[in-house]
Amino acid sequence: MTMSSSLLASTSASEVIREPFAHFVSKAALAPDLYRELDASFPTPETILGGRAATIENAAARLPAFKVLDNPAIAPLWRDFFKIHTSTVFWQDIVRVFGSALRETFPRLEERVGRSLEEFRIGVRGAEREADLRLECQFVINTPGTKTSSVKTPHVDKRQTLFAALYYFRAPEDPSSGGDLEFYRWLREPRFLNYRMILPQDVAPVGSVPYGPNTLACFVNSAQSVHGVTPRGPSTRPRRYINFIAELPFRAFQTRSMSIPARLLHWPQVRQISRRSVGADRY
Ligand SMILES: O=C(O)CCC(=O)C(=O)O
Ligand SMILES: [Fe+2]
Repeated sequence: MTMSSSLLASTSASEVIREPFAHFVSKAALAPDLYRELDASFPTPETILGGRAATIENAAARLPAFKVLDNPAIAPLWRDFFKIHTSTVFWQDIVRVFGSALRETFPRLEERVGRSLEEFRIGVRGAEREADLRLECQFVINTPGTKTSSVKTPHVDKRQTLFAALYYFRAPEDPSSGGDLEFYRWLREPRFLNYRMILPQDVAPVGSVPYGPNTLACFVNSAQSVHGVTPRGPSTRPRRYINFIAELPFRAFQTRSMSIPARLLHWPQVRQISRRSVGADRY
């Protein structure tokens, strides 16, 4: 099988949900036979870990596009998938579907770049070429664990990230519970720890996307785009997904940091915040 169009090829702008921030979810993102072939050739944890020790439980390990595109250890169908999703083909679909939400969220962006969204010059994240916007497509696993934990509590993605998507590849024989993506709304003026982590009591859940097979969740990233992963029970299998990122060379938005006294005041809640990662992945 080959792949010639992006995951958003048959999605229209009218399918975008605007509250609490622009997003789109599909529980049948690709045709079943194409999904099955991708599922069957998803790289092994050893390939994604690339020699790093998975000593941390339920932690993210990533294999980014620049290490995949010309990698003979990765199935050709997967390399096609990565090629499309780091190219203008995917960006044009993102603009067609999310263009009006992107313009509403970042009203001065096109002026700052000096080009309309459709004209942005696209590069692969981690490659050298000059670009207005870099696209990342990466394999991610969360390592198995013996205890219940959340791999990432409520946060927004990096301030350079305009758009992000997660495409879940839950194995049919994975019996673990949780690990769902949750969307939140702010209960107050946004305030952040370390630029993007959030106190659990500052936000309320508004909906979730199950960690399921062939399940895609996309969103425009801003200070409003609060999301996290629900606690996942003990597991013997990795949690598997593809992470897509559209990244600017500058910050698209600002995040107000919590003051040090407020941090001290909320210390017990600060301790509930987690962001588990294997090694020094840059993402
Ligand atoms: O693990 C997930 O499903 C989402 C992770 C996430 O939001 C992130 O890494 O920024
Ligand atoms: Fe995130």
